[in-house]
Amino acid sequence: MFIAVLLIGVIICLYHLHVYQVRSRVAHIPGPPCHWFYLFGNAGELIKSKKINQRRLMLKYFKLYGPVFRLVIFHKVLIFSYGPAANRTLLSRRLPKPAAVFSMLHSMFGVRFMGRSLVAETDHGRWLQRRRQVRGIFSAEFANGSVGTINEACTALVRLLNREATGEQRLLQIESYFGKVTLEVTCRVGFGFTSGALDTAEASEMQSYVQGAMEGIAIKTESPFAWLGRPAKVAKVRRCLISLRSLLSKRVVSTVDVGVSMIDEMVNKLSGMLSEEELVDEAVTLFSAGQETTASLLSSLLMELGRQPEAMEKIVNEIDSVCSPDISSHITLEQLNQMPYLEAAVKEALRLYPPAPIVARVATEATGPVEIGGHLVPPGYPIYLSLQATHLLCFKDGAEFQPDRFLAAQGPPPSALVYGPFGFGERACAGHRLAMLMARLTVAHLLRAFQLTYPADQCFHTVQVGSLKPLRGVPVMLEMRHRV
Ligand code: HEM
Repeated sequence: MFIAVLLIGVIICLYHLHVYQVRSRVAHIPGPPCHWFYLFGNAGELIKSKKINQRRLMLKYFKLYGPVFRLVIFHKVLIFSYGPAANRTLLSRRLPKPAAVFSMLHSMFGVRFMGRSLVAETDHGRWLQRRRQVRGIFSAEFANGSVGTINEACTALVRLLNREATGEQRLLQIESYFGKVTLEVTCRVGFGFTSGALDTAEASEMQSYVQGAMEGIAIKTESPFAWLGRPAKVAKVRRCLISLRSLLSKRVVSTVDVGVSMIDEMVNKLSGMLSEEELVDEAVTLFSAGQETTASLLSSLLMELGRQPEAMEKIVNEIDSVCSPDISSHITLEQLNQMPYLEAAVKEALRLYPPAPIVARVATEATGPVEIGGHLVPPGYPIYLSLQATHLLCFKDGAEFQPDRFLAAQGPPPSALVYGPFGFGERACAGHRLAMLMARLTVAHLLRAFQLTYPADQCFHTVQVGSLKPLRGVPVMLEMRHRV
């Protein structure tokens, strides 16, 4: 008994010593004091802030401590940064993604998810080799070649909404319909098959796979113990990931020689370099990376327009002046390019509500410590760069929705060091062109067809469940604008 107690005492002392050492290496970086028991660190503030608003807490710390601050919880140190200096330092030095953070995307609850695909690869050399090979798939030419397919998905969306929502004065959650249209585009452009998601208002099985993956990420990022006590949710996440991988692995092995979709091109370019399992990793990434993020962007924009009647009117007038009122007609790339205000509104929604609001990098022994805002961050400590804080704090009237700031007439576009909803530097989003096209075309089709009425008690809060999106979705009433 005495030996057992002694052993536990020694383990506790050693753990304390380890925590002390880990924290003392970053003690020079400013951050809030620990009010609770030493080991808990800043856990108290974080737990409390969940109920209030984590975004507000982070902005408060940035205003208090400058472009870099640290939080500590047990032996974990979280270093947060924002702004052009952090951005330049973190991305210009080719720092890798931290394995400790990206292991979460590799596998979840014992099931492989994205593995070591483009998004999750932490070895810079391996990543660079692969990204060069697949450059063409993410080119402007490839994205522009998808306009016809995106148009077809958008007209199917309008048809479905017309069936579901008009005529009956009822609120409809448009968020889930955005999930459907982005799923359909991803399946057709990425994999060459239709998802069937736009045939019915019911959530399709494939939609549930993405939802499951997002819920898994949300549980994983909440806390190391969040999965405890949620066996049903964890089982659902596992089921979704297994089904998703099994569906996509069939598609990977049936790839045709002449590429008809992104996955064909990808498999053809990478099959000599990657194993079959790694090709499935890439397929899962292609399937998951763009759907939820683009659907969240659409939801955030439509939520914001609920309190921006002037911006809404400008967008609708622009659509009416460029497009045919025939709701089944396609909107061409040329027409889309004649709608700069619509594009500016999408960019402004991305600025205020970046769907992926934080990216992470880490200094290694090879790169040496990095300096941000006069503070040296030692190797091995993941550094989180807040895209959202950068967008909010580095723009004049940063919290205001002002699409005009992205119009050419207002001057040069914002510096790439302060505006980066698709990330910064060479590891920025590979699918940004496709995402922008999907978002602009979906909004153009939607607002050409329908007049939107928002409930008087509309909620404007956001939440991060996988991606950043409206807390209560976007309930709207739809009325057809033109007789069909
Ligand atoms: C509004 C929609 C989207 C947003 C906000 C978004 C955001 C991002 C961000 C911030 C990153 C960088 C992550 C980092 O630095 O750690 C990223 C990477 C990536 N995204 Fe997106 N994304 C969107 C849509 C898409 C789409 C549609 C696709 C695919 C068709 C896609 C595929 C990728 C890939 C493959 C990467 C990894 C790039 C690399 O490291 O080589 N994304 N995305």
